[in-house]
Amino acid sequence: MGAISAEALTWSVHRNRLLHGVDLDVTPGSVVGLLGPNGSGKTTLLRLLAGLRTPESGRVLLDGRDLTALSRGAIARRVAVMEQDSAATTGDLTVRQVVELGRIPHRGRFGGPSAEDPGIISAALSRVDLMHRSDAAWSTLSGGEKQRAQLARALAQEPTEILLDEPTNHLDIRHQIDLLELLQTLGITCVIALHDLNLAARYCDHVVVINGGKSMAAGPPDRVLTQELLRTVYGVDALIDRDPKTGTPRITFRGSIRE
Ligand SMILES: Nc1ncnc2c1ncn2[C@@H]1O[C@H](COP(=O)(O)OP(=O)(O)OP(=O)(O)O)[C@@H](O)[C@H]1O
Repeated sequence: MGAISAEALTWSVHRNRLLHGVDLDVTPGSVVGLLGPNGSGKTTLLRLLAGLRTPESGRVLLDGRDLTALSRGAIARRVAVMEQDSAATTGDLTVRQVVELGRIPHRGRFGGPSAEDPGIISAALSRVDLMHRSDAAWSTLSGGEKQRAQLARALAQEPTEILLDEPTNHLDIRHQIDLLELLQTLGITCVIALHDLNLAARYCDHVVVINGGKSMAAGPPDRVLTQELLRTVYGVDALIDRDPKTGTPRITFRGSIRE
């Protein structure tokens, strides 16, 4: 089971500080929601966690080892990333070929597919309900199907950590629920940037709220998602009660607050 954490991460662009000393403490195997308004720094944080950016200061630890000490290949065999709209880069490939890209980190320098690859790829396609589209050209997929195929590619990587940037934004409600339930059952560490606070409350074990590049609150959703926090961070008035069936917080938005 993967252990990923971050200590005092800062990152800037053109002297503009986008992250101000963010800590992230993730229980291995848990589903962690990264929440926060547009432009708060969620994608920036995910890129640092994935090793796609090097922190200006602070560090990301994978099983206690600094990410900067690990090779790109070693990270890719552990950590899968599902970025926002990364689907645009996959040209004329079929869906199956896109999912197969997830196997590359496990191949040797000159190695081709292993005997296990076809089964792993088929299992990943089935898990996201896309087996029937496996031979379709990538360009013919809908936005939501592309998103599910990108998840299948990440699963085919057989990661111990998976980082997802708004993985539900193109999905219909059933596939949103399916995706989050699937992540819960994987038993691997998942860090997900999410905008839907009710989905976060229902499916995340732990949430971290980022605002202006700072971590404002972290903990179980029922402790973190308070009326006061939603007012301060998002500028919305919300009623919070409990889902009678699951006991998780249920948020009803009543309007934005203009002060
Ligand atoms: N390469 C860059 N150059 C300049 N500014 C950047 C760069 N990358 C991010 N930013 C800025 O940093 C801030 C944080 O961006 P980031 O994409 O991390 O936010 P986010 O929380 O993921 O937002 P959203 O919810 O809208 O996806 C934004 O104000 C963004 O404009």
